[in-house]
Amino acid sequence: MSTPEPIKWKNGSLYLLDQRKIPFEISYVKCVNYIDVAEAIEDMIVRGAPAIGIAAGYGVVLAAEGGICGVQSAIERLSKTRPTAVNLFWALKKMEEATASFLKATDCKYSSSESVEAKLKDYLLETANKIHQEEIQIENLIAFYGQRLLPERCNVLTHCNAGSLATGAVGTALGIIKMGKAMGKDVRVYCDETRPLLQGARLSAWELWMEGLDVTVICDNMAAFLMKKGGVDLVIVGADRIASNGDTANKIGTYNLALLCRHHGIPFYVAAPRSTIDMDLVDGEAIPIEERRPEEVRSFGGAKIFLDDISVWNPAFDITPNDMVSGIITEVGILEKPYKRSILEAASKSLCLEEIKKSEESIGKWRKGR
Ligand SMILES: CSC[C@H]1O[C@H](OP(=O)(O)O)[C@H](O)[C@@H]1O
Repeated sequence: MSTPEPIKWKNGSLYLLDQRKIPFEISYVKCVNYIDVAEAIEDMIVRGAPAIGIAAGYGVVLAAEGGICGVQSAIERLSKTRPTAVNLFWALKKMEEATASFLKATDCKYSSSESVEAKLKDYLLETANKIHQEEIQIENLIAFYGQRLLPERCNVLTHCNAGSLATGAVGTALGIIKMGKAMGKDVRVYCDETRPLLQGARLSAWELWMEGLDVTVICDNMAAFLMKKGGVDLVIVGADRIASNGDTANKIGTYNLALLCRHHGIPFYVAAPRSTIDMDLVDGEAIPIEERRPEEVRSFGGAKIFLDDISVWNPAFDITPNDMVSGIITEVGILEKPYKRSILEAASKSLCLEEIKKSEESIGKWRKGR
């Protein structure tokens, strides 16, 4: 069995798998306008950095009937949904650029004729589909490069959900694990349950089980003891934003795992497409961290677990310093420490790793020669 598609465009509407209900119910929410999509992102009906970007792209398509003003309103509203995953802003920028090139090509300014709006919608749908389809190819490459890191027989610990449900493709961290199994490796997976919303227990464990993997759920506070007992050979997680020095934002609790890996001498890898690299940020300190509603922490599986009078702090992400990241697995290859700005810059421009290394060497020679 394979994981149901988290995002489907059908007959002019967007259908989003309601990930709040997985694994006990598989149902789709129909979005007929960009506000539906914005609210679905905020309510985490759709979640995961790449998936949020893909959904937002289709959200802009739904606004095209309103012409350029509709598109601009959609981009504005969608950009306010969740602040941490840079893929959202990367996708919205692609849609904005597509709108600008459409206007230039049709040489029309704010025309209200229906045919122009229909053409704009078709053009933007092509762009949104391209973002979605390219993610599939990108993640196959991430999986191809990443599975090389998996020993023939290994236990992998992962956190949150960086799988098909988070990306609309094979997945980043989970794509590597699935590819490793497909290539005959004996991979056993431990999933942190990932409080407070349990993406690990509810989504990753389900996704991996559906794909026939040997998966075990642990509470977040069990990872240290599992490592101490020799139960973890490597950790692979996803990312929501990677600063230009390799500092990485990912689901809250990821930094804990990186610290534990350092203590236990276990490799800690981040898997992410180049659209997750934010070259505008010098380091991770500048990455905006989403804080979510206290109710998410006050309850467990829908049942209240402590008084409303008690305060809550609910950051949805944390930052892992670059020196704790053993490697960043991307569609252009595995970036290794030290994460020089030039290397991430080249990667974010999606040069292949060989070209990146050659460009590094030539820059080095050029500098020596000056
Ligand atoms: C490849 S998805 C990246 C990332 O997104 C998830 O966060 P959320 O479930 O809040 O959208 C998690 O941090 C994943 O690792």
